[in-house]
Amino acid sequence: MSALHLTLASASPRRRDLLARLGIEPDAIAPADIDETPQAGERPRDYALRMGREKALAIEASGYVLTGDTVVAAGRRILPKTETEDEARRCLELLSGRRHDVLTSVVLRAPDGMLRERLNANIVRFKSLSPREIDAYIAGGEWHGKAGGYAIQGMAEALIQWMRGSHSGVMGLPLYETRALLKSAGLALD
Ligand SMILES: Cc1cn([C@H]2C[C@H](O)[C@@H](COP(=O)(O)OP(=O)(O)OP(=O)(O)O)O2)c(=O)[nH]c1=O
Repeated sequence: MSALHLTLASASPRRRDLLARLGIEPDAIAPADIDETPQAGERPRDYALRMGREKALAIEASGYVLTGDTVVAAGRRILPKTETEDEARRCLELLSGRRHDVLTSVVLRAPDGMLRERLNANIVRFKSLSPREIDAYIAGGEWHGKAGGYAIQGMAEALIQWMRGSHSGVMGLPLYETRALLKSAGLALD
């Protein structure tokens, strides 16, 4: 892969670690700085794909560029990457005892500029969360900057009754779809 030169357009250490599970070490890591405001009425899956595309196009790099975007949605409502305790609490109260969607796009920009994309769709169901459970989770701080106010790779998984999809997808880089995308571009992954 290194002869092909791959840039991971992401600030997320999780995406780097998940990519390593495919045996891929990017040649460069370049976080994409884009406006992440959803458009009025934008569907969550369209938003996840648009964000992935915009990240892929935002950075200057020769070679291949790989990136993705993770969106947590309750119905058509896109939840924020929570920056305050109040915001995280509101998200957890909303997610408590019901299922929600976690949509992760993966986008590959080829050296000729062509974009390939995949969408990984997951359904996650939290148990009914008691006020004490929400307080404890908020106190742990893992919600900070996370879409929907939680991170499955931490304590939150103990509050998740079930999920359908892939753990790597909810974390930010679905291994199945990423491998398929890289293979469809003719990149060898053995
Ligand atoms: C639902 C969920 C979200 N998240 C987080 C990761 C991100 O902070 C956020 C999704 O935002 P993203 O924009 O997809 O990723 P990012 O901001 O970490 O990095 P970059 O844009 O540079 O690639 O949600 C988890 O870590 N685990 C989870 O289980």
